[in-house]
Amino acid sequence: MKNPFQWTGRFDGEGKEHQRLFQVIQPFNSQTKGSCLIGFSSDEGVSRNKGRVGAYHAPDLIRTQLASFPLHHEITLCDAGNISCDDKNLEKAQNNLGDYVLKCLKQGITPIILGGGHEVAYGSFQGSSQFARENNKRIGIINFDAHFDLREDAQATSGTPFYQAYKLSKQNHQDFRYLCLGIARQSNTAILFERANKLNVDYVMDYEMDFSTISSIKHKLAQFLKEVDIVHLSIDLDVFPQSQAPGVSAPAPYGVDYKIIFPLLQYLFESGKTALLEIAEYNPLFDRDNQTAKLAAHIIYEYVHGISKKSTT
Ligand SMILES: N=CN[C@@H](CCC(=O)O)C(=O)O
Ligand SMILES: [Mn+2]
Ligand SMILES: [Mn+2]
Repeated sequence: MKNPFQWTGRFDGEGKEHQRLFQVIQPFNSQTKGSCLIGFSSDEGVSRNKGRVGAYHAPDLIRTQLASFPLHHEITLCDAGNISCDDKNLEKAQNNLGDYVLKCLKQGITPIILGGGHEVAYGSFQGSSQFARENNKRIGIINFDAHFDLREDAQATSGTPFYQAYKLSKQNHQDFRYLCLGIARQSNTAILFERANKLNVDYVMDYEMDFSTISSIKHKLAQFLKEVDIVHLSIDLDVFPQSQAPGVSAPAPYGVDYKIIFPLLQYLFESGKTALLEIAEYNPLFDRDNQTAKLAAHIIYEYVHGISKKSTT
């Protein structure tokens, strides 16, 4: 972990009524509870996947947007800093992230991971799946994404994390449960649909997600939640339309509106089963007026509030 982010923002006063997130966030320590930000500064996986690099710089820019959001009740949030992939050794960075995630989960902390390209997911899954294994819990991945990210490749990329998760699960005799929401037909080749079907991956297409289908999708989530004890929740920002999330490597011409996805996220947050949240693929080089970073920060803000509400009632 290096170069701790300097948390700062608009200061209106010390009282609780003025409080903003930057005023309460703490550095990580072994006594910490609540949730913990872990940055994963990497776009090595995007580069290997022939995408548009830039996600390396994402974690601190998402933090910048988060810093001045006001608090409406007490939250317990810490910041562990960034794990960086500086030497193109993505596998090492992913292992480090897995170790950190496992450490947090064992300490009763919810990791909130700021990618990085979607290669972040294989790092975090190494930790979350080990935690599930050690505690005899059933784990399931829910991924909001235009892509399956089930590519088979000789090396890890931003397009392979969930196939790697499948292989790791198989190796460890763990069930592989994967639900993907927001799949775009034009962004996935036929072999990826075939592989998804072969691996019993459940998915919802982008065009199937609108206001009229929210309750049936919630029903699908409820079924999935019944079959798992903990959810590894991944959000690839390219699931949103390019107009809402231009700052990604592979923007979506159609995409799923944030107003459709948000109630689904809230449903998952309120289930109490979301053990880990990660946000992937933010690329500031293509953002417009920080709107994609702000969207990412908003999801985290709502998650943190949800968790704290649960623990204080
Ligand atoms: N994480 C991104 N995965 C996508 C990228 C597609 C693209 O760059 O166009 C994938 O590999 O399919
Ligand atoms: Mn994607
Ligand atoms: Mn992805």
